[in-house]
Amino acid sequence: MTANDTDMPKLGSGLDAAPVVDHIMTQPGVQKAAGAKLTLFLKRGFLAPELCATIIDRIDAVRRPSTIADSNGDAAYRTSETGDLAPDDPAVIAVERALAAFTGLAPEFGEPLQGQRYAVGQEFKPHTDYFEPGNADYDRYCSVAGNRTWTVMVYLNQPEAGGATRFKAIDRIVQPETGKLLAWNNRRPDQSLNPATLHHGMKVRSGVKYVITKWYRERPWG
Ligand SMILES: O=C(O)CCC(=O)C(=O)O
Ligand SMILES: [Fe+2]
Repeated sequence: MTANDTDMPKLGSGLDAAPVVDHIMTQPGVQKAAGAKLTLFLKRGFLAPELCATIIDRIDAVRRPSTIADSNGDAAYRTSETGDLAPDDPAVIAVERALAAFTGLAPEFGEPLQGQRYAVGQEFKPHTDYFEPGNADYDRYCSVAGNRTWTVMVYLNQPEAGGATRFKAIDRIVQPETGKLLAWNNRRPDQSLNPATLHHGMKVRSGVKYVITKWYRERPWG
């Protein structure tokens, strides 16, 4: 069994967001954040704690300092560690299947699943997940698969303090909680890039924070 099984809903890249929004709204226990500027969904308890713990072990096995694509020269911008997760790992396949079933997005449009680990004092300063057209590296990151469409993130644990994700445009601060999912459209309904998706992975104040992130593209990845 793989994440590409034919029993999955296939709503493509999510650039056409309306069917994805409709599909996510049918998921039990999903919440839509208030505010028209940004389409953001939350679901508590999306992943079971046991699966979260397994993925944390996998991240710890491969983690390295995070990099940043549109670098602005501020070395403190993203201070976490990143781990690329092996696509053939059964635990990773289980997560991929759950994400595909939840969003309806076609797995081939997704980048490989990534894990992040933040120790005390580490953060990912306010940023958007899409690439800025016109930046020096835009072609390098976007010429094949296009820009990002949707972001799906899951908190794998709950640090003792700090580590919330802040969406300033809608005045919303999401607290990390084991297994809680966040999914948002990086585009407006007309498909233009949405600056209101600006978000800040705030500093961990006590404990450690782990998340996984899945980014989707306009065209198939790889
Ligand atoms: O860790 C967070 O709260 C945010 C992570 C994030 O924004 C990202 O990895 O793009
Ligand atoms: Fe982000």
